[in-house]
Amino acid sequence: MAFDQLSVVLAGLAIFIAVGYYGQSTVKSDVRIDSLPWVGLKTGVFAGLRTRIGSLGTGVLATLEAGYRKYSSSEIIFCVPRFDKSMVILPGSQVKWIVDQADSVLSAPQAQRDSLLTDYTLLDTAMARNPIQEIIVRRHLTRSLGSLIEDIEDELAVGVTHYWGKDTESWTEVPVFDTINKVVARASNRIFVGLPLCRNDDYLDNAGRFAGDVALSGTLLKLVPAMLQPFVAWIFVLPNRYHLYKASKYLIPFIKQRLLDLDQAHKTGTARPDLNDYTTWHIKEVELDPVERTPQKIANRIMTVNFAAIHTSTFTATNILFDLYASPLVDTYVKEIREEVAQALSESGGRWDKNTIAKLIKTDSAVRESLRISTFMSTGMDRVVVDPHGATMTNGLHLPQGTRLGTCTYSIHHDDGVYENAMTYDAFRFSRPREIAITAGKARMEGNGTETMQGSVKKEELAKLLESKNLATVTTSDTFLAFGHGRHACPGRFFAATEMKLLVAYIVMNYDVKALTIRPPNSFIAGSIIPPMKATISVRRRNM
Ligand code: HEM
Repeated sequence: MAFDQLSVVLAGLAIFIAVGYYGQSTVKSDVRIDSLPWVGLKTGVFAGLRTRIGSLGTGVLATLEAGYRKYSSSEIIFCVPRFDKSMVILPGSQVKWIVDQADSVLSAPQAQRDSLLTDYTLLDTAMARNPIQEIIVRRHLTRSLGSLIEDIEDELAVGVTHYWGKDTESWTEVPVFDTINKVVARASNRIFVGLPLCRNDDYLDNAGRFAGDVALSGTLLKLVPAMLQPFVAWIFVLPNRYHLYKASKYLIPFIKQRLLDLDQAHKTGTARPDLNDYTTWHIKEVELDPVERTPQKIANRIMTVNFAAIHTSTFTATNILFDLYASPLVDTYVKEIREEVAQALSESGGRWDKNTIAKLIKTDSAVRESLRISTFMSTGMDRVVVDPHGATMTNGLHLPQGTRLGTCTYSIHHDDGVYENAMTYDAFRFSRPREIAITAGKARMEGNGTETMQGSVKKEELAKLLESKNLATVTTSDTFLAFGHGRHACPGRFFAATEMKLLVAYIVMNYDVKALTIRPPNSFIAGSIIPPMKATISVRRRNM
């Protein structure tokens, strides 16, 4: 039986069990705080079950938006139903409180495990409970980024050219999601496993499918009551296991060879600067850990990091392209981004490095603006109260252990009180203040090169400059939550932002894209916001 058919059967099975189990249950019992208002509750026959099923549909976003306008804007905390466990939604002003809580009080990892049942779906409880891959992304990937920029750029260039073609005469219709998914998978794996494996279609296909399996099996398995999950999970994760097995056929020999190469280099004292990728950092990190230092375990970790990277970056890149090319101001945006990239490259002698990327302020703004307006999560900052004594908020509200909470990322990003004309895509929203600050800074330095940073005027300028720096894509805040915020904010965002900017720069410099009259709509399913998967654009290689 094909895995698509298996998924349909499993969905049916899960819904059947769920109807039997949740048929009589109430939703309000999920949150043991009577004083809070609710949105999205249904009334009448099987109200609890219908409410839970409704939380899987397309109306969730409207429900959250209604709650945000009615309650969050007045600083009132409210509850929203979810299929497995309903959620307490805090207003944006309380994001700081979430960030300030210790992990022993509010747990992000627990929320992640609950949200995708990663103990089962990642096929090894250690993946999420001992997340070594996170440490490596946080520590090594970000630190090594400068030396990897040329590789990332090269892989994006080869990938886009491969999937979008070189025809400079006629227009080619390309499916955005599918092609960008492949380009992103290649570029990410250039950093995870290097050449030539990062261009092996069968490996990438299985890594991508595994990422999809984790999301799908996690969603379906959540329909099954928690006490039954340990018994039936193995059926739901069959596709995950199959795709891990298929990808491992490539990963295991590759990892074995890398272990040999590193052992050899260690014995002979030879430096191997060419071995600068995730796999090497990972092997070094687990050097003294015999349980982790096995090819299969390392392969699982590489698949887990693929899971974290591929869909998130594909969704983001797809949104960036649709937002940009469907904007009424696309001609101006593309012209100005082209000028910016050309200028930065001419100053670096055509070389891509950290400094060149730092000059792409407008490109960066287009990426951040898309992450703002087309965020793919309706809620964010998901946490679970894990302290047995619960957590007490500054307003005195007590959240018992087990309470699931978060905030309305989508609604905050679309609030006119937070962002002017919040519903409008404004590619240079974040670069304008940065440019003003930079121009003012330059003018001051040119006016008096000997000036020191003393005096109130200069302090104000410095403050503006610092404030404007906070508008870069990687900077999170309580009003920009695409990567979360605080110590659990996405550690891959430095890599992702670099990759997104290089991708936009490459496409804008090397392709003409026909402007779209309508932005193909995103769809909203069970709290996730999915970019258009089938929509196409017309591209033609620029004649340069
Ligand atoms: C544009 C692309 C991406 C987006 C929008 C994104 C978004 C997010 C978000 C919202 C979180 C949860 C933060 C929180 O709970 O506060 C997260 C966590 C995480 N992301 Fe990303 N991500 C992206 C790319 C990546 C990449 C490329 C990697 C790896 C190379 C990665 C690795 C991780 C990891 C390991 C975590 C867990 C961090 C923790 O719990 O401490 N992400 N990401």
